[in-house]
Amino acid sequence: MSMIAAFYSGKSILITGATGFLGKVLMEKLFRTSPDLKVIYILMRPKSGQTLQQRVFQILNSKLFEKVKDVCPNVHEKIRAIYADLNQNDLAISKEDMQELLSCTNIVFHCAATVRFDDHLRHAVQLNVTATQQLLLMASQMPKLEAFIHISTAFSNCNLKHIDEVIYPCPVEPKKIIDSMEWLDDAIIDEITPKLIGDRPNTYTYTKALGEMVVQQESRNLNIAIVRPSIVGATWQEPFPGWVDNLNGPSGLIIAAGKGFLRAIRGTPKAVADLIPVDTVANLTLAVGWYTAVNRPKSTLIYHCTSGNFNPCYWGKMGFQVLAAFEKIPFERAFRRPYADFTTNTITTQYWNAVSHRAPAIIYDFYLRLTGRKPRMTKLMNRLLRTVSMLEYFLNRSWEWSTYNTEMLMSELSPEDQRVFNFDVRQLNWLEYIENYVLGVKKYLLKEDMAGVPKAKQHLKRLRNIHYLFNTALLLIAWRLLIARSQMARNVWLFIVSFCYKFLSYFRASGTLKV
Ligand SMILES: CCCCCCCCCCCCCCCCCCCCCCCC(=O)SCCNC(=O)CCNC(=O)[C@H](O)C(C)(C)COP(=O)(O)OP(=O)(O)OC[C@H]1O[C@@H](n2cnc3c(N)ncnc32)[C@H](O)[C@@H]1OP(=O)(O)O
Ligand SMILES: NC(=O)C1=CN([C@@H]2O[C@H](COP(=O)(O)OP(=O)(O)OC[C@H]3O[C@@H](n4cnc5c(N)ncnc54)[C@H](OP(=O)(O)O)[C@@H]3O)[C@@H](O)[C@H]2O)C=CC1
Repeated sequence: MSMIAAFYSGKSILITGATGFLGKVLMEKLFRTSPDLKVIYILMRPKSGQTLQQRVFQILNSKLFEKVKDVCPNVHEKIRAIYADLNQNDLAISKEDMQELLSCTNIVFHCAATVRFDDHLRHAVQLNVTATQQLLLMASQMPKLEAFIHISTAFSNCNLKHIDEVIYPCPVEPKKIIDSMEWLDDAIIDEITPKLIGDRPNTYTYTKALGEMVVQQESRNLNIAIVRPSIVGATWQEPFPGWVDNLNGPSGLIIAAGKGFLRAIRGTPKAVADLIPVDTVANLTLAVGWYTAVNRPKSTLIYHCTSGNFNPCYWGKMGFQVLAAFEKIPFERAFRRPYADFTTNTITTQYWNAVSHRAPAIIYDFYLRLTGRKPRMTKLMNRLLRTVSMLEYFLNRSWEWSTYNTEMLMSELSPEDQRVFNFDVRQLNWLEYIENYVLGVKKYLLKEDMAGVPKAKQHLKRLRNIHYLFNTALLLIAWRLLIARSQMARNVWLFIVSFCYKFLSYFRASGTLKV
């Protein structure tokens, strides 16, 4: 019997960010392994014209939750959607809901965040710092609370090379930052943002670091732990391999490469690609919840959920495996044949951006205009290049994360728990994982069927022939121009022609002699 699964039975659990990538997988696993849990409160907001109930309905009816319905047929009765907006200072939770949350909650998993790299500092602070502070305040008023688990990121201290399982202070106190966001106007915030984030690459990593400081400062006598995942990718094993539902991290780039838009990317092939499957993060988080509640460690423990020091994969190898997967699992209606390479310096990157990204987009838009359609490729390409430029920071560096607490936790689990809540990435086979990832991207993001693979392969063959034809035509035109302008080229051309002529004459003559 799994001790962790038994621990969550009968519990009232509060999850923020349950509609997000990690939140959904966490909730799915909880229901599947502890169907007897009492209730999961999810703090959520209406979105895209959908009410809370419609959003919950959509999640429960998704492929991800198929297995849950077998083990926990009354799952819909065990989810209590509570209106909350983390953008509001008081989280906008109604009095009655707040009362229920405060009096019933046993465990909190705080996953909600803005994960956009380019978010305005004011919004990022509100979501990743102030909302965390508010939740901690709520937690401090929960008499039945056994553990509060805060999800941060392994990159919150990406300005360091070696990162321990400790909280590193930022120069300016989070309280001062929160206060200043209230009275500074946007223009001034824009001006001071680069100074505040310092040597971090974006507002996301900076505000996640501030969020950790808030956790440390506001922990009072709470039983808190922090989980720091690296780059969260598709599921490895559970509930099935390859599930993914957003474009963050590698997923968007896999699409861009598979559709033939992305042909070169500034990245260091030998840098560690610290990807971690989302189900591994969910398993570790649930194990941390159990351990924190049962053992009540004296201080706030931080758990790195990373792959690099257990089972490193490198960007070069990963890129190669992604490209190999496209051979078996091509995407439909590709713009160009999938081929991409890592470039290591800015000049070659600019060259490839011009030749392999912008030029084909311009040519295609010209073709669209000629055929009376609206040009769109240049705009799309510019957006892609902007996205890529924001991810480059993470493709050109390696980090070392110490994992003492994570290893300690692994050793504390029973063999059954190590199996059911597996977070041992040493067992992960990258080749298999990447292939399932690409397949998952095709199925769940692009909504493409495997039945379309033969047609997709045919389309790629056509693109290859167009590519050869185009290159041959280009070569001939270039040569013709060169001959027209340079005596030397003309001499070379004459030499080649006369050499070929002599060669042919020789064969014709020797052929005649033989006869
Ligand atoms: C032999 C060698 C071969 C080489 C082969 C190469 C193969 C390629 C595959 C290899 C994989 C490489 C993967 C590298 C990934 C590195 C990721 C590093 C991430 C570090 C994470 C730190 C960990 C965390 O804690 S953060 C969580 C992760 N967060 C994110 O990833 C957020 C990133 N996204 C953003 O911040 C924004 O979306 C932004 C700024 C990128 C774009 O904002 P913008 O306002 O311009 O647009 P959006 O409205 O958001 O979207 C516009 C458009 O772009 C699509 N899109 C969004 N995100 C991505 C993305 N990550 N990749 C690609 N496309 C994306 C979005 O859907 C929109 O499309 P529309 O069609 O216009 O709707
Ligand atoms: N993805 C990754 O690569 C990594 C993620 N992490 C961390 O993991 C956690 C989960 O990330 P992930 O699942 O990928 O992120 P997602 O963007 O998929 O999910 C974010 C969640 O936060 C919720 N949220 C955002 N704004 C608000 C708001 N104003 N009010 C209420 N809820 C809100 C979203 O709700 P809604 O659906 O309404 O928008 C969503 O449920 C985050 O803390 C992130 O920092 C750490 C490392 C890597």
